[in-house]
Amino acid sequence: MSDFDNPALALRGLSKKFDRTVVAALDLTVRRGEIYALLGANGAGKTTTLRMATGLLLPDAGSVHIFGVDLHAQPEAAKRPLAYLPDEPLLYGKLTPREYLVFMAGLWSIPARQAAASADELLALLGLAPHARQLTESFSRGMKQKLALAGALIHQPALIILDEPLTGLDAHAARQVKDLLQRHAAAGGTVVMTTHILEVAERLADRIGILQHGRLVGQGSLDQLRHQAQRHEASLEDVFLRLTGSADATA
Ligand SMILES: Nc1ncnc2c1ncn2[C@@H]1O[C@H](COP(=O)(O)OP(=O)(O)OP(=O)(O)O)[C@@H](O)[C@H]1O
Repeated sequence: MSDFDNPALALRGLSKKFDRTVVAALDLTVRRGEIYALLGANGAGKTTTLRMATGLLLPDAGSVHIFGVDLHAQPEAAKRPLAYLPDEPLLYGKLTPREYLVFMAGLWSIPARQAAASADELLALLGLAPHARQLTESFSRGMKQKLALAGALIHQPALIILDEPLTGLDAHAARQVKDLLQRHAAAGGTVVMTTHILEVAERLADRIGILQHGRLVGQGSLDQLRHQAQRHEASLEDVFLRLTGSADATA
């Protein structure tokens, strides 16, 4: 297999137990250039899966490969093309957004001039340019969330993994974030995200994985999921409810 054939993310037999099994021998493959949305009810194991996929949490068993590189055998090399946006990202309140982005770029050794240009472009795309001189401590939650996304994208990661990037954003901000993620994928980047917003998965994702009790109970395009659920005209909500059973089916 050549490097190019390796998927962006390959999880094999990934398992994690806390007081109960949260992720259960999960196999999941995300292809290069796709937007993959992971859905699941509260507690289904989405965040735990992402934390293991990014090396923040050690699995009890199983492997993670990022573009073919084993995350546990070669953590630095595996994480180089990766960015992770947690659901509650940390920012530096005493920096302006532009300073924050230039700082983040510096961590990736991006030359100063290129960093400044990328920072300005991202701030404009996310509607933050008018606030470029404000300290981020004065930002609203949504503005902070957008800035954190810009920080994750500043080094043009080949794979970006995002935990609930759209939760709490108003319609305008959500559109800016969706557009930016689509732009990233159109330029060849791979996007893996969790979301509770089914409309987001339906419109944005090339493939959707439905997680329940740490296992994939459905995966594919919306049409493929409809087929799996034997609901040919159904909405994603109907498919989700069908595949997860109704009792704990709030996404
Ligand atoms: N560090 C931890 N210690 C103990 N239990 C944990 C820990 N992290 C997660 N859990 C438990 O694992 C289960 C899955 O949590 P996880 O955050 O992965 O779910 P999720 O699908 O992301 O849920 P949500 O949609 O609510 O964010 C939950 O029952 C949670 O309480």
